[in-house]
Amino acid sequence: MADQNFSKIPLLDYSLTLDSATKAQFIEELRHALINVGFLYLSNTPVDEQLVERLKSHIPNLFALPQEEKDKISKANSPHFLGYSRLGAELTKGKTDYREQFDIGTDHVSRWKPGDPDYLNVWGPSQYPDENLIPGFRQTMESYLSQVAALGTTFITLIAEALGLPPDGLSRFYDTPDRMQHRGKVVQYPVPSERSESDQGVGPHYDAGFLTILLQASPHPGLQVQNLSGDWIDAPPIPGTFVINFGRALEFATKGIARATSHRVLSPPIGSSSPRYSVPLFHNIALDVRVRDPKYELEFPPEILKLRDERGRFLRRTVRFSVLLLYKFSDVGLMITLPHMPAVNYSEFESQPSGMVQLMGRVRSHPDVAQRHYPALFKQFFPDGLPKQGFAY
Ligand SMILES: O=C(O)CCC(=O)C(=O)O
Ligand SMILES: [Fe+2]
Repeated sequence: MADQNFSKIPLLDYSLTLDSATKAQFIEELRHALINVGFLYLSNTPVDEQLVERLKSHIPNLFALPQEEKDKISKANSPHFLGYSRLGAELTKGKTDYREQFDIGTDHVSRWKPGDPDYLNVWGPSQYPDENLIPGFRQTMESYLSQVAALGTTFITLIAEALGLPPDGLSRFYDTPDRMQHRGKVVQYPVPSERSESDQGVGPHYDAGFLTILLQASPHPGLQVQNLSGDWIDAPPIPGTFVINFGRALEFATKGIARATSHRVLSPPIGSSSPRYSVPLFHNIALDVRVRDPKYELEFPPEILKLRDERGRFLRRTVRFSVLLLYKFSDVGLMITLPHMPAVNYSEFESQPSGMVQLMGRVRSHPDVAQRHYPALFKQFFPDGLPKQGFAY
């Protein structure tokens, strides 16, 4: 049996899926990554390499725009939480994340109208900086997001097959493409100053959705993934690959077969000559779906459930204690810093439509945006008024 307590992130070759003679090997490798690791590198994808290089070359210029130009497209303008957020605006596990970011989604027109539930407004148009200041960025980013989102949509069919379902086995979680939006971010992790007390680029967290497709857009290491013993395993950039990881919604929808794995990013070491850059794309499911609603329940073959149970037993024997501690510490940390703040580990997927889970996450991350656009929800989350920072996770 494959080693379940990984010390390396598997690298899968997407081109194996294009030939019926090699596809089965890919599916088997994907099954292992889904059940035992929660992360993989993917090479030889259909995403245009020159487009990726063009995007990478824009990123330093994007962050070098004058602060006032970045602030013009602040998230505070957007009921969809799409736009720019300044350095140090968010906390994870009670500590400040040292990153600056632009949230930019795939093309979308909000379908919310007055009287509809708030969560239908969580998706909508993006904000881009003035074209004259960074010519070509918008077109590059739009093409990039659309190619990576398309890769995600195909990848969902491969996940279904790896879990013993037909290729369209997960399609019930999606709307038609015109009613979907996937959310990208362009992130800069600056080099901390000598006086900095923390190396937290972003603290340990799970992603929320089905899958994340991440471009590590500079050669810096820093991304780390937690294995079943609680050790942090490096996931350094590998040229020509994306990192793919699975989120809590997929874990819930697959009865715990797919693993959502905790990960974090360390800031570049003090003295580094340049910041780290990354571009995650969070591939979403439809807004109305309640993943635990019996109408979405999936039936898995016994041999797949057995693989989950073998990993489960292994997990309990060796590390359940430390996993529990991790949750406990996070709760305690949040209780000390903010008595009214509910701890988030996405257990909301148990009862809420996915759009509501997304909106709740955004409200926590960007209370200032929420106060302006969702005042009732803001009050529920922050009865004592605006905190200094939001919560990235
Ligand atoms: O920047 C990275 O490499 C990962 C970022 C991440 O995990 C996230 O934003 O959810
Ligand atoms: Fe993440």
